[in-house]
Amino acid sequence: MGMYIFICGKNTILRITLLLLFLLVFVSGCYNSGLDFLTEDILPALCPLLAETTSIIKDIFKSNTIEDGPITSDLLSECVRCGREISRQKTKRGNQLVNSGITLDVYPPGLMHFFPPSLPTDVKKASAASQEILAATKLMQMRIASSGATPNTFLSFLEHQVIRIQDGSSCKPVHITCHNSKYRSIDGTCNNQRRPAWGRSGAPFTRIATPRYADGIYTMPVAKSGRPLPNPRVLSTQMFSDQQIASRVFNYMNMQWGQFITHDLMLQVMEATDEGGIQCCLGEGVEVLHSEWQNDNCIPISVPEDDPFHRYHGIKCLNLVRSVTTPRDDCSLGYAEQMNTVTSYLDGSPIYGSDKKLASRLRSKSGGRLRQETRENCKRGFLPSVDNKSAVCDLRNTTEPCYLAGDVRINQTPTLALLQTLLLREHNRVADILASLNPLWPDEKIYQEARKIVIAEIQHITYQEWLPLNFGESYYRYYRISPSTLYSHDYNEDVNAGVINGFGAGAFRFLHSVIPDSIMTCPWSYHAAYLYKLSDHYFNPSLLEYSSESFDDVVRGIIAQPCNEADPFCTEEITNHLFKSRNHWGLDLIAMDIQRGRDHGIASYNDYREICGLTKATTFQDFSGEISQDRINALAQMYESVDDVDLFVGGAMERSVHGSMLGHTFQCIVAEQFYRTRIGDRFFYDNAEMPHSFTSEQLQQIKKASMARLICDNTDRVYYVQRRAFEVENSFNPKYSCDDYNAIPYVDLTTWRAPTLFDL
Ligand code: HEM
Ligand SMILES: [Ca+2]
Repeated sequence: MGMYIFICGKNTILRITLLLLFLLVFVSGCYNSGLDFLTEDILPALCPLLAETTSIIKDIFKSNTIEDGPITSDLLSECVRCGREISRQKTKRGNQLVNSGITLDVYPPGLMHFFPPSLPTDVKKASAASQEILAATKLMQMRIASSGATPNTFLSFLEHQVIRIQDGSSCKPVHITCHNSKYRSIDGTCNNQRRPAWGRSGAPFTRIATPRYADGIYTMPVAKSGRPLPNPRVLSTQMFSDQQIASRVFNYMNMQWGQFITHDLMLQVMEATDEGGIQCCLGEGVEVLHSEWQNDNCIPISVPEDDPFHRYHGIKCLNLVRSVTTPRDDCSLGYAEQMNTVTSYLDGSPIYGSDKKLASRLRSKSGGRLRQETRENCKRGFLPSVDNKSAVCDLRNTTEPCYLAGDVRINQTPTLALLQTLLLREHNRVADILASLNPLWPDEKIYQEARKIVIAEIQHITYQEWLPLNFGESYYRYYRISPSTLYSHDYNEDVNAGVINGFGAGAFRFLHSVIPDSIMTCPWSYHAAYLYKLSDHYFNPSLLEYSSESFDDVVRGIIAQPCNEADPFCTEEITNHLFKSRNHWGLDLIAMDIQRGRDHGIASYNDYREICGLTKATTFQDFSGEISQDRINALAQMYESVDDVDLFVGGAMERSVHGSMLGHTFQCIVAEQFYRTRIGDRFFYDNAEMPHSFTSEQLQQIKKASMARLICDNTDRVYYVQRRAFEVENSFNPKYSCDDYNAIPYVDLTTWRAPTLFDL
């Protein structure tokens, strides 16, 4: 027997058997993303032993070990076994939903490509293990709460007492053996020799604040009152409207470098089922799916009836899915941590890859070079093509380019692909020079040395050029960089260079506000400029290859074009048209930033104020030292309590501190991150007295690297660049000829000539 349900848009007809419907109704009442479903009613079915445990747990703090306290190993293993069962049921249900027709197929390619259709095996395994542990934590919390203690009692207990899961779980504690290598590993392991798992791809994001999950473990946060937090789409339209104010200083390349280093430091991925990507909306977004048909990982953004934009398109739901979580390295019980699927070190991972298999695919295996493709009438190479173009790009036909690089986001915008192409060319340029200086060096040696040089250049440009420009010269001292000395001695193996969750799912995303609405191109003659709307070019980098001149035209354009001011105004290209493809509407990046912060349990703005040395507010007026009156009023209108304000929203409202584009709270988080990224990296380029350190002659050369030189050396016909290439051209920052090595110094690699034949 079957039943038909009509889902609007794209002639989608869902055929769901009554049996399945029954199952969904039964199960979905139980399964919500936060495990709230674990009511006593269903426990007996899934976990008989646990449900029968009725002994009253009086004072868990009296126990020092699992064995001598009320948390017996029997209770633990039952929670683990049951948590595993629950996690399996969730997976099964997710697959069934997709098989019954709740898929992403209704979307145009741009939107579809954003939601992963599947997860790599290791990510999937870690996610499943982490879901088991979260369910086990929740079960134990419930057992303890049933004895009269508050849910927080157990969580504070966990802060003092580590409960590790040993048997019966799919989680295996991370053990990594290191071999002494002169070079960074591809996956970031063994950078820290005492804690080899720190900063690796697949590591959990780190935290500097206790998360604000509603249940302390994994459920989406709610307001202090218990009511829902303000709708992220409403916050986006009300507080981040489109009023483009062009920067008078920074150019588009400055924004582009920011996105590139973001991609180097982090990638959070959304959950998927074994059968395909997760759809949380009805049809193309006409409604939020009824909870009975929602995957447990759904966190769709609902759009109100009176939305200033979507009401004209009948859109009431923007799809969004929870990020993959991962167990702690020791498999201990506790709240959810999200997974960073790339290396946290600033190590060129978007160019080289974050896993060995991809890294190897990207190499040409000769002369230390990376694979590149040639194009007629272009001297320099282009990124290699991806195998299955239509699976990752939004092309009109397959003759259009779609690239492969070390990072999956490579085709997101043409300008991201452009910057990565410049860096690919830089690697091959350096490799060729090294090969000619050292004709006996094998491929591996040239690859590793060229990679080391390119990473050093990226670190130098980021720390000496980009960070001080954007966040103020006084921040030199925070990053512990001294422009006047050659080496530094700051490496500290107690510092974890892992990415702080509040940085990735909060502070650094504020720079989404600087994204301009278009990409400018500028021909060789400089006689004209053309503007291309960003939203017409998501997932399609062909703008770089319209003709053999195009690549250089875009370079000239984006170093001339200003980006937007860092302020709470954002272009509709990202708030209404993100990844829109052939549709008239798209996703909302700002609403997504807010929802993502909640998904990751990012502590509130008020908590971060306190961490960053400001007074914790008790009234909205207490924000007045950092936030202007009209913005305080707007916050007070949107939020019930000062403690409810999301980090992303509160931080964005702050006035910027002197010399920086950020307010006090974001500045503090960003400074802390870049401090850790530098101090916690054993291979940081200017570290002294390490077996792998550059010689002083080499380091002197590396320190000549600049954005301007990177452009000069890796374009065919860009002959003039302003010396400070992250800033627009003006009388204080005029263009210089690339041949003028005084104005735009050249990194001379002759000191890499090996002194003896034996130094291979
Ligand atoms: C055209 C330019 C850009 C576009 C289209 C874009 C788009 C996106 C998208 C779609 C996400 C994932 C959202 C989610 O699922 O939660 C994201 C994440 C992020 N973006 Fe951007 N972005 C751009 C530029 C930037 C810039 C300039 C910065 C900072 C300098 C930045 C910082 C971040 C950060 C920190 C994340 C979180 C990354 C992660 O953990 O995976 N983005 N961006
Ligand atoms: Ca990295």
